[in-house]
Amino acid sequence: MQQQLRCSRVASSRITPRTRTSMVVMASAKPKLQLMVNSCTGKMGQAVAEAALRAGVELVPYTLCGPADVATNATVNVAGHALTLVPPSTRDAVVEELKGRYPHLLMVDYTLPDAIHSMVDFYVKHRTPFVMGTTGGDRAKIAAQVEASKVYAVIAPNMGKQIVAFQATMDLMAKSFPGAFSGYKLRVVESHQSTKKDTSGTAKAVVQSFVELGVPFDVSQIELVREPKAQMEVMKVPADAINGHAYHTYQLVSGDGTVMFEFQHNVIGRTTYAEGTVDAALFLAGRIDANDDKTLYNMIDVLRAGAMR
Ligand SMILES: NC(=O)C1=CN([C@@H]2O[C@H](COP(=O)(O)OP(=O)(O)OC[C@H]3O[C@@H](n4cnc5c(N)ncnc54)[C@H](OP(=O)(O)O)[C@@H]3O)[C@@H](O)[C@H]2O)C=CC1
Ligand SMILES: O=C(O)C1=N[C@H](C(=O)O)C[C@H](O)C1
Repeated sequence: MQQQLRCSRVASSRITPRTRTSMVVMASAKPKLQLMVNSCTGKMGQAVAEAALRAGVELVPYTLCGPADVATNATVNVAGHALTLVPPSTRDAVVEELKGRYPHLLMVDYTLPDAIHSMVDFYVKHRTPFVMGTTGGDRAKIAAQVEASKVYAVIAPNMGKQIVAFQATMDLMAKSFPGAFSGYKLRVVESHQSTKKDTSGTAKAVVQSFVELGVPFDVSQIELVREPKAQMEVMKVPADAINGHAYHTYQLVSGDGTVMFEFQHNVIGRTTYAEGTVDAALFLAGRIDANDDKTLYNMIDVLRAGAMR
């Protein structure tokens, strides 16, 4: 929004045919979007709903939740907005009704690795476009299922703009110089809040590039740090970030031990992922408006489209 305002100010002070065109593009670029953020009782759901409100996106006042007992009309509060909790037992009927009330409905999913396949089945069954940041599951199977369904979706294990750029860079290096690191040994260490049960989906995705660069490595070799003591003492995570952080280190050492590369991305909190998720939702709504033939995207597509703030 700030970017749009700034853009139109510049355009009005120096209008050339070129800037006039960009003004038109910007003006018509606001996609139709009614965003339903699921799992708002969870950490990412809550952060994304807050980021959507900050961005001026219309937030649908419902959120899917887990199977625990939920009183009828129970709500969760997001920045003063009450969202009605929808448990699995009623979600089919509720979503069909919401599709009628919100013609530009798009959902965000940050549930849990255990639930990911049932959530994908749900979005495909109801044909609701979705942005999925949830990790885990059989990623290839999910991609094939969503692609075949032609339901619009952005699916990615990391939505932080600069981390997505790092992933894209590693992928580019692997495609440009396959085998460039053959003979090197890889060590991957990731630290997250102790409630995170699975191995980082980001680390798993980045490892794929290192494998293409010639380093044999299985994702089961990724080292997980979940103990607060080790997080503070070894990983140097600040004490107030123990309940919300994502520290990743990828270290490559040459066979003779004389050369070492280290890549690191350390995130405190969840704002970067939440902001990126809103970018992904706006991007996807734009693709739907354009009736794009391509329906399945990842965050590298969103970044390449220049759609991340
Ligand atoms: N792509 C990215 O950039 C990022 C991805 N993540 C990933 O997001 C996921 C969630 O992380 P986080 O928010 O920390 O987890 P939380 O444990 O805080 O939240 C999980 C949420 O999932 C809900 N849930 C569980 N089962 C179901 C179900 N069957 N149907 C609907 N909702 C369900 C829970 O609802 P209830 O309270 O009712 O049980 C809860 O709201 C993880 O996979 C994590 O790795 C995290 C950060 C960034
Ligand atoms: O659960 C988290 O917190 C995160 N999950 C994602 C992952 O598994 O890679 C992204 C980030 O690391 C935070």
